[in-house]
Amino acid sequence: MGPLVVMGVSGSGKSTVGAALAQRLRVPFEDADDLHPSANIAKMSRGEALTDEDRYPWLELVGDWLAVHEDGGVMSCSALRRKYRDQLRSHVPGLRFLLLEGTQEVIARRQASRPGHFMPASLLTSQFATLEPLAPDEDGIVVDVDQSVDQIVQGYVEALHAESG
Ligand SMILES: Nc1ncnc2c1ncn2[C@@H]1O[C@H](COP(=O)(O)OP(=O)(O)OP(=O)(O)O)[C@@H](O)[C@H]1O
Ligand SMILES: O=C(O)[C@H](O)[C@@H](O)[C@H](O)[C@H](O)CO
Repeated sequence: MGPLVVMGVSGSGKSTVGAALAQRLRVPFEDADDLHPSANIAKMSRGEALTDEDRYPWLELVGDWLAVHEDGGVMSCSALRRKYRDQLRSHVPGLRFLLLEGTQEVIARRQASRPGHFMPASLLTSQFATLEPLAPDEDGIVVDVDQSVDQIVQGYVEALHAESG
């Protein structure tokens, strides 16, 4: 099984679900937040949304990690727009995605109870405006974030088995 990208807006649970899934699947985990150039972190911390130009070099680093882990690995990465996912697929054809989907209300509540993170709550609206859902021709599944992390992980593992089985 190739690598998996856990995607979604900020606060949707990518880091939490990604780490739990990697542990369950016994594969390496990486958080794309840790690959951002410091200028990107500084920009988001100021409450400014990243542009395509800001995201391009960062997505190249994400793609490099995925290519190195072509035999298995989980990456948490917002991958909000179709063209960002196309960029990642250029590193790993057929790359799989797990989209964490939730209402702005639920996600805002979670962000609010997560103090000390660089991402300000004010950027959530722009995150939702930028998000382009997975298209039918993209390899991926969508899960509702309004359930426990264990349920999300279990649901994904069951979907994998159903596919292969
Ligand atoms: N399924 C869940 N149920 C309840 N709380 C959750 C769930 N998933 C994540 N959380 C909590 O919601 C908050 C946001 O989760 P997390 O940091 O994993 O999101 P993220 O998408 O990685 O965010 P960012 O991209 O901004 O780093 C955290 O406090 C986390 O503990
Ligand atoms: O594409 C983006 O706008 C960024 O990746 C953001 O989503 C943050 O890095 C991340 O989610 C931290 O909150």
